[in-house]
Amino acid sequence: MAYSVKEMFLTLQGEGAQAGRAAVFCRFAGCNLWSGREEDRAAAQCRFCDTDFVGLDGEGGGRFMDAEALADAIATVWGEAGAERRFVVFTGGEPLLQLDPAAIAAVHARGFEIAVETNGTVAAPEGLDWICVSPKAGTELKQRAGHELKLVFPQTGLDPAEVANLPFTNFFLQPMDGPDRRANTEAAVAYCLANPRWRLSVQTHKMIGIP
Ligand SMILES: C[S@@+](CC[C@H](N)C(=O)[O-])C[C@H]1O[C@@H](n2cnc3c(N)ncnc32)[C@H](O)[C@@H]1O
Ligand SMILES: Nc1nc2[nH]cc(C(=O)O)c2c(=O)[nH]1
Ligand code: SF4
Ligand SMILES: [Mg+2]
Repeated sequence: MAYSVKEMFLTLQGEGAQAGRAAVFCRFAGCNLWSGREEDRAAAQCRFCDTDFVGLDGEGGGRFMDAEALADAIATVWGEAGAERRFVVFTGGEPLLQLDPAAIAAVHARGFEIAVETNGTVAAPEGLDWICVSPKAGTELKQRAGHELKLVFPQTGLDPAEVANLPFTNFFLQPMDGPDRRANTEAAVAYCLANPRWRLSVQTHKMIGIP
C-alpha cells in the first residue's frame, strides 16, 4: 500500500525512556482523534495536540508508493549516522492508521529497530520493537500493553490510576504543553513524588531547540 508522510527527519528522541537516542522520525499524516485543523480543535476528541500532521509538505514528507520506497527513504535520512543502533520512530498523527506488516518488514530488513508513538485506539501490528502508548481521555484503549505508557498530564477524565496497572514496562507522566505548561509540570512532579511508579517525561527536544 501507499503511505502518506508529513515529514521525516533525523533527531534525538526527546521523550520517555529512549530520550537522547538518535532516531529517524517518520511522521505519518492524519489522525483519528483530530482533523488537524485549528477550527476543529475545540470539538475534537484530542484537543491538546502540539503537532502539525496535515499534508505531505514537511521536510522529507511525501507519498511513498510501497513499503520498499518508505524504508529506502528512512535509510536515506539515517544516512551516515552509523551502522549500529539504527532506530526509527513512527509517529504522526496516528501511525497505526498506516503502519502495516509490509512496512515493518521492509524497515527491519534495513537493520532498524522500530518504535511507535500511538494514542492506543488501534491495536498494534506484530513485530514492533518499542510500543509507546499515550492514552487520551474519552477514547477506548485498544492497545493495552507495551514498553512505555506515556500519559500527557493532567487530562480531565483520565486519572493515571486508571491505567497504572496495565502491563507496560515504563510509566511516564508528560506535562501537557501549552499555556499551563509550568503548572502542569509542577503537578506532574508532585504526582511522581507521591506515586513512584510514575516517572517524569519532559519534552527535552523543545528545551534544547531541536526538532
Ligand atoms: C503528536 S503525538 C503523535 C502520536 C500519537 N497520535 C499519540 O498521540 O500518541 C506524539 C506524542 O506527543 C504527545 N503530545 C501531544 N500533544 C502534547 C502536548 N500539548 N503536551 C505534551 N505532550 C503532547 C502525545 O501524547 C504523544 O505521546
Ligand atoms: N525530538 C522529538 N522527540 C519526539 N518524541 C515524540 C515526538 C512526537 O512528536 O511523536 C517527538 C518529536 O516531535 N521530536
Ligand atoms: S492523538 Fe496524537 S496526533 Fe492525534 S491529535 Fe492527539 S496528540 Fe495529536
Ligand atoms: Mg512532537
